[in-house]
Amino acid sequence: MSTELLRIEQGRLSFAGQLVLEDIDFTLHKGEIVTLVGPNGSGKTTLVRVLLGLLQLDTGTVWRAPKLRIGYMPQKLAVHETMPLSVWRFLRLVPGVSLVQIEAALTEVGALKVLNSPLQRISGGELQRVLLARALLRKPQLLVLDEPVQGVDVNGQLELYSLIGQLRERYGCAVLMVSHDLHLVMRATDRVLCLNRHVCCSGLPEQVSHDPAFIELFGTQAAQDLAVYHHQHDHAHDLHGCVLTDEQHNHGPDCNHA
Ligand SMILES: Nc1ncnc2c1ncn2[C@@H]1O[C@H](COP(=O)(O)OP(=O)(O)OP(=O)(O)O)[C@@H](O)[C@H]1O
Repeated sequence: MSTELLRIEQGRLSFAGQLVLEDIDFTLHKGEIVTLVGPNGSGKTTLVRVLLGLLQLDTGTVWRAPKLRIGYMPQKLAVHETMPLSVWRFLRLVPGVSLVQIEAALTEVGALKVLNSPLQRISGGELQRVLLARALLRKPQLLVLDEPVQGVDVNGQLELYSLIGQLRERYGCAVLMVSHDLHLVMRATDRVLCLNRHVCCSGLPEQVSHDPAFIELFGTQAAQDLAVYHHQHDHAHDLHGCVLTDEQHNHGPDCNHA
């Protein structure tokens, strides 16, 4: 049985004649955590929106596993200041959810106390947790998180990344996230995809940290941050970061070795 959830091949996209994505090849597998990194404007959010089917490629193909359930946590949420919307009313907008499920999801992300608060009045960190709860209410096979810890203080960031790892273990879902926090996020990721319009490099955090393309983009300090963390696995990866089910190494689209 295939473990593939998402695949993009030879993805290319322009906005008003400006090339934003080119030659994008990437496959996401069940249960893995992949982090997209890259400078501002390098196409990370655009790639996420393409993978979610919210934007169409100019050329290339996107494939999603049939009936794939995706929980998406966007980078921004635009709610008008004057709109009377409590957290629980906001979460009730997810089709078919009950109050009990909403309470359970908020408990899971540590934000039950804001259940009845106005959405516009909760703190940045609380809002991130509420958005994560909303993504979980979809019972996702894939969580897509666009800068999940923005506006969250450092302790809160550590907690959120750790929570994301726990959610993967508990639900067996894959996680695709965009992040600028190389220092923190690398503890929580299996594979890094470094994007700058095209895929500059990809692989395990340790491998990417030594890649000249990564060092050129982010500098040596970022490379050290990335290399610092070694997380524990109960499984092995191949050179692309894919989980190995046997001793065989299978060449993939990101392969740049013999
Ligand atoms: N709908 C759009 N119309 C025109 N240009 C767009 C549109 N969406 C994104 N862009 C441009 O595409 C480029 C990539 O944007 P994108 O938001 O994907 O970058 P990003 O890597 O997510 O950046 P950041 O790290 O700052 O969030 C940018 O130059 C942006 O201005």
